[in-house]
Amino acid sequence: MDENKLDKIDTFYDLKRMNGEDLEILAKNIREFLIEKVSKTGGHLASNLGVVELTISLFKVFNFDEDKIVWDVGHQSYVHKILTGRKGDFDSLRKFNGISGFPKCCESKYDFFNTGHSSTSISAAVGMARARDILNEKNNVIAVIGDGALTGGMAFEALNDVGYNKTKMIIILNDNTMAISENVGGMSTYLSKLRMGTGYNKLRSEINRTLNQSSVGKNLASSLSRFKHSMKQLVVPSMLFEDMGIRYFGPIDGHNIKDLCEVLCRAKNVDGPVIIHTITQKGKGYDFAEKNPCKFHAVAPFNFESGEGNVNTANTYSKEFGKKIIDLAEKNSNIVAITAAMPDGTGLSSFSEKFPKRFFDVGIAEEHAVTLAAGMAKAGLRPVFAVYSTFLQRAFDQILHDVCLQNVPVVFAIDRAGIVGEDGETHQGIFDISYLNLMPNINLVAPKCTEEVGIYLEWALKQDYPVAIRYPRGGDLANVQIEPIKKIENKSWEVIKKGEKVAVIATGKMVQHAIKALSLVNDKDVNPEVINANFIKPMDTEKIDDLCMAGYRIITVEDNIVANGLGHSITTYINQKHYKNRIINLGYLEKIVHQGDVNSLYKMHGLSPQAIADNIIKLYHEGE
Ligand SMILES: Cc1ncc(C[n+]2csc(CCOP(=O)(O)OP(=O)(O)O)c2C)c(N)n1
Ligand SMILES: CC(=O)[C@@H](O)[C@H](O)COP(=O)(O)O
Ligand SMILES: [Mg+2]
Repeated sequence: MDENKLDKIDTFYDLKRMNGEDLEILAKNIREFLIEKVSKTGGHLASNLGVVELTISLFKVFNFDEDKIVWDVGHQSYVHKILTGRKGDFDSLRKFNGISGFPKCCESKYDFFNTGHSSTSISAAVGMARARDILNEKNNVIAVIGDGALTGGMAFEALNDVGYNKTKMIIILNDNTMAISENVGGMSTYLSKLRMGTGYNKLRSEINRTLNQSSVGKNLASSLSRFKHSMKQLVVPSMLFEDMGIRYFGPIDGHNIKDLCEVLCRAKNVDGPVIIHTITQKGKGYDFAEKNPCKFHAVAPFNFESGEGNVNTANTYSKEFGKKIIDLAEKNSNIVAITAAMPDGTGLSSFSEKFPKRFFDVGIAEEHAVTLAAGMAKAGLRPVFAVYSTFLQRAFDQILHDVCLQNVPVVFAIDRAGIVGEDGETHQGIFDISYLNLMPNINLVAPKCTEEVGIYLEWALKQDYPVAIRYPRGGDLANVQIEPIKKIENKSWEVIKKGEKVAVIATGKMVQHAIKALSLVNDKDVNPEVINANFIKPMDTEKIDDLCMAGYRIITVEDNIVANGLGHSITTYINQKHYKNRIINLGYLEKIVHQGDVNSLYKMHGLSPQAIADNIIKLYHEGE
């Protein structure tokens, strides 16, 4: 028995030759490797610890030189990465130019489909299965989806299609009763009833084993198996998946490699869609993560022995939002809060404890959350939907069709607006200004510092039209003197510092970058004006007129793509009014901003204080 099995594994080919106890040792080694590496880099630990045996079994049974697998969300694909030749790259996990925390086709031929946003795996896998059938190929296609991701509407749309059309594919439902927090919803309740059906499965195996010992018994067993379905219907409350046309296998212990391999082999031979319901434990094998899977869902680097990370006492935009919404809800009983499976990340956990009846976690269902909010607002409530910028993209049509066109006063608290860093391109919140700019009626505002979140929230909840408040991940820049706005009187932009010749118009946290840029140009004989575009929509066109007529050269700064962003709106306005002022738009020119730490990304994309300072100096002296 070799205790260092993982050292001998470079790809899954080595695993194919292993059996029984060796595979258990491999699982143990992979867990130790994951805990050690993620404690240094940070990342999605708990979900990966939960799928170690499942991933090993998949590689044992299938041949991924031909077969294809899609990992839903993809945050649990680390074991897959280890077994497909990327073990040596784990020191670079989620770093710039390093391996991604999600499947990436550009990284390995074994990553068949990029994921990051939830509930896409079944649709993508059905697509691959249909392509296989039309192209007369023979490979297996597998989607691995968590119980949390199964709450997303797209997953149901795909199940509806695959069951009806009888497409041959395997869906593995990895049920650990958790999304990031405790999983919610009717489907989650249904899955727990299925889990209780384990007793039924055990009973059935016992009966079969006993009866198969004699020939009379064998006949009885075969008759019994014909009644299997009806018997199961009696014991297990209902067979939703089977009734939809999808064969259901389970529940299976997702940490038992032997059972998993057996069921995967059976599923391989079914000529139609199969769902294998595996029960796993999130955080398995690392005591701290087992006890607190939510904390270890996505972690910053931590101490491997104590399970503790650096305690971050700094205020964040999310914390500030969480505090302020409670204050406001205490005064106004019509205020309700909605989250799509992100109560902790958005800062709503305390609200949920304080106002359980006014808090709605709808699961990973951003589209539903938006229309739900619209319905609530129409019927007299003041809903606030707190959501990450990147996930709100899901609900483009609901924002337009159900909220903006009808001018319904829903408040969107858009967290993680701007780059988020290590999660990379699927999670950067750099599109919301651009897509909300298109929409009628909605106002879009951005606090320039954490302290201002509450001021805009309070203001938003007084308006009779939709308002979106966008703010970034984390907190304020260190060592930047910033004076929070006192009150929002009208929608005019805030002049942070009067100056001449060059005006920097920044929005949100970029105002802090602009202020820092001032300290970098202090001794350069320049005196720029700095303006806070707190209202991205509507813009303060009077201020733009004043600046243009006074001959200012303008630099716009936003943590968003340039296309259809704040800078583009200002440029369009200037062109329409036939002003001839010089203008530079700073923002993301490429629409893919890769993973990395945020400060390096700001530098790389020209949004660091230094980059703003360089542009100020350039424009100041232009034409001299
Ligand atoms: C559209 C969308 N909304 C929200 C998220 C954030 N998110 C990432 S993982 C996750 C929970 C997923 O739970 P589950 O599928 O059960 O996987 P587990 O972590 O339990 O393995 C959520 C809400 C996301 N990735 N995509
Ligand atoms: C996989 C996923 O979508 C989430 O786990 C996300 O990575 C969380 O991001 P935060 O760490 O910013 O809350
Ligand atoms: Mg789960």
